[in-house]
Amino acid sequence: MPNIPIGDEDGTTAGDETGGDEAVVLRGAGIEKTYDSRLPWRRGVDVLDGVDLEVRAGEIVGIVGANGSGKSTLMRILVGALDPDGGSVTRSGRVGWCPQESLLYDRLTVAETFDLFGAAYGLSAEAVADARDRLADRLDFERFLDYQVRHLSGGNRQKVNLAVALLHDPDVLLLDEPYTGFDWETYLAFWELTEELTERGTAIAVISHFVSERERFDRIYELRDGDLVESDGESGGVGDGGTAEESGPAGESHAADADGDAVSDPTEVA
Ligand SMILES: Nc1ncnc2c1ncn2[C@@H]1O[C@H](COP(=O)(O)OP(=O)(O)OP(=O)(O)O)[C@@H](O)[C@H]1O
Repeated sequence: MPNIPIGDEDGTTAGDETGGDEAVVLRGAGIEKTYDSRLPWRRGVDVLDGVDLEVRAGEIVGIVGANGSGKSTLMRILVGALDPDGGSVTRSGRVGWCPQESLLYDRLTVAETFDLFGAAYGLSAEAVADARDRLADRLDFERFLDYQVRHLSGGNRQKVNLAVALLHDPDVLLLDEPYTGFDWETYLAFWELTEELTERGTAIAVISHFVSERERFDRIYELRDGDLVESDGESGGVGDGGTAEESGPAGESHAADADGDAVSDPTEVA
């Protein structure tokens, strides 16, 4: 499931406290992670080497770093989908997670997908319908509510992936390149939505590759050589150092479908 419905705590920190600072709703302390090698004669992959991070209510932070630096690994640990080797994670409130790879069920329709996630969150049918329609309007996928997920284009699938992370009005939102494949209008709508959410007190962490997004973040954490450092925005280390991804949500390597959606698979139809 791409979302965690309630607050949780991993590691050694007790309860859902955040260490005395009321505004901190997500805290990672000393997080370590090494992936074991599948081959006995090769070393494991050291990814995170004692990472500390805090996200406060009402702020949006960027998590940046080169490909393979460990951003998704960190986010999966923060949300509780992956166990760290060391350190602790503390969360308070409801958590929403939009992973890089969507975990939607191909044979469900989009509307059924919302019913499923809504039931998992304990929402009433009315609340699900209300939030679904609002999100479908904001992210422009209302005409696909009766489509099976497997028939959606990459961009539309990602809209649904993001929308189910928002369905239960989370207090903490963790987004791993959430706009991959979005058309430009939806990309802008996404940022408008995040502004509204932070104004209402939602804490948001976004993994980003785009240099142009730097100004959208209250703070930027940069992952390098297993360490996470708060970037002053001047180091030039944001993103991958000059890929097509710098320019926008779909980059230049994706084709666009008739609706302007950036599609990653030309055989997909919606
Ligand atoms: N399940 C796994 N088993 C072994 N190694 C893994 C596994 N998952 C990730 N890795 C390795 O861990 C490192 C960090 O991967 P991760 O996906 O967290 O990086 P990332 O910064 O999110 O990359 P990208 O920007 O390309 O999405 C990479 O070297 C990757 O190959």
